[in-house]
Parts: sequence; C-alpha cells; structure tokens
Amino acid sequence: MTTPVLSLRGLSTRFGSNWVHKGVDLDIPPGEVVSLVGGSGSGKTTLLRQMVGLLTPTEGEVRVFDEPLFAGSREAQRQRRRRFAMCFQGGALFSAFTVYENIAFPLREAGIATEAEIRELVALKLTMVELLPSHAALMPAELSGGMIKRVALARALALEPELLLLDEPTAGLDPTRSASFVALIRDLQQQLGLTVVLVTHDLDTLAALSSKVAVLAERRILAFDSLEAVMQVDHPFIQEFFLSERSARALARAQGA
Ligand SMILES: Nc1ncnc2c1ncn2[C@@H]1O[C@H](COP(=O)(O)OP(=O)(O)OP(=O)(O)O)[C@@H](O)[C@H]1O
Repeated sequence: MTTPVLSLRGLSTRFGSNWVHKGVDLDIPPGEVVSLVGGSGSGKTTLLRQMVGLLTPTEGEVRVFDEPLFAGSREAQRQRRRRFAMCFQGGALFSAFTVYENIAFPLREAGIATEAEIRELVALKLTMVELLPSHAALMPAELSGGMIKRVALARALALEPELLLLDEPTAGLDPTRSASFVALIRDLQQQLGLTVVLVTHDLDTLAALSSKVAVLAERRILAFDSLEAVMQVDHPFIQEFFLSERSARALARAQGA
C-alpha cells in the first residue's frame, strides 16, 4: 500500500467538557484531493489546524510523510514543515506588507534563497496564480477578495510544498470568481502533483475538485471515499448534505462541466 502523506490516528479533541472529535482515523494517500465536510461546529477547521501543528489534539497522533508531526530535532521539524502549507480562510495576509513581501516571507524565513532568487521566485509564483507583476507592489487592503486568495495561495506555494491544506478556499467569492479559483487550484494540483486537503461548504467547489470526500460526523470520520460512494451512505447528515434539492443541482452542474 502507498504510504499516506497525512495520517490521523485515534485523534480526539476536547475543549473544556466538549469532545469535538473522538477517535478520528484518516489516511490520505499522495496525489488525492480530499474535501473534508461536516456540519457547522463538527470540528473541520480544528482538524485542519491540528494537521499543520497549530493545535495539539487531546489524544492521538498526526503523522505527515510517515513521521509524527513533531518528531526529531528542531531542524528536522523545520524541514518537514516546509513540505506542507496551509491557506487560511480569508487569506491571513500580513496587512502591513506588500504582495511581494507576503510571498517572499516564507522564502526569507527559510533562509534558502538570495534576494535575487527571491525576486525571481516571487515573480514565478505571481504568474502561477495568474496575477500580474504590477500586483507585487500593492498592499492587501488594495486587493479584491479573489486577489487576496490568489496571493495567499502564492505564499503557500512559495516553498514548493507537497501537501496543501485549504480552509474554505472559495468562501466569499461570487460564482464566477469561485469557479476560476477552483480551476486554478485544479490546474496547479495537477501540474505540481500536490496532495490537497480542503474544508468546504460549497458543493460546486467540492464536486469540481475532490477525488475523495471525508465526512466528519458523530465526532469521527464517518465515511471516506469517492463522492459517488459517499453519497450512497445512509446517514442523515450525508443525505441532507448531498441529496437535498440544492445539492442535486450543484452536483449536476459539476458533472455537466
Ligand atoms: N479554541 C477553542 N476553544 C474552545 N472551543 C473551541 C475552540 N476552537 C473550536 N472550538 C469549538 O469546537 C467546535 C468545532 O469548531 P470548528 O471551528 O473546528 O468547527 P467547524 O466544523 O470548522 O465549523 P464551521 O463549519 O461552522 O466553520 C465548535 O463547537 C467550537 O466552538
């Protein structure tokens, strides 16, 4: 069996007396695009934050690239950290930095490139996300919602990660901008051979991107399979989420695309 890029093993999360996750197990093989869905408050964002080490689960283990997330020396952890990146909902750009400085930030922090190389890499990433060289000088406050997401994606791709995590990548975008951002993610995923985990409420995004869907319900991963297979699972959340009239329309649109 292929070694998973990301594994969650017996992961449980408690906030005060509230258990959000209880025994979450999930293995994500390389090259998959996995959409994580679940009801509001089911703990999707929390799980994403645990996957990148921003939060520590109460119990259980997160493994990336076949090693515990926090295994080894500080340097080993830094090396591992460079192999994955997360795009936060809303972009989380540094508001006092230009677009250029935002994208250059991870490269500077990693200390692996000269200023001339950084200039070249930033230009390359801007092209990758279909922005113009002139956008480099803009401040985040001067950007549209779609541009913010593209800059956040360029910054996440700066160190050429193998694993990309996206929290609600199309939230707040109108349908046209959402479709074009989804197409960009799909193209980059294929070009770069990325493994992607995304949290989304948006069925158009889910249907257009996912090779697999993981359903978080009853505090665990209730189903993990292709969209078609997951839709067959007889569970109230799944039936409501995928088989409502609105969902059927979105899925039909995606299949016709
Ligand atoms: N730092 C925290 N302290 C206490 N409770 C928290 C904390 N972070 C999250 N929670 C709680 O954990 C639960 C899961 O939150 P989370 O944001 O992960 O859910 P979600 O599935 O992403 O929700 P949504 O779809 O509404 O964004 C919620 O009940 C939330 O209130």
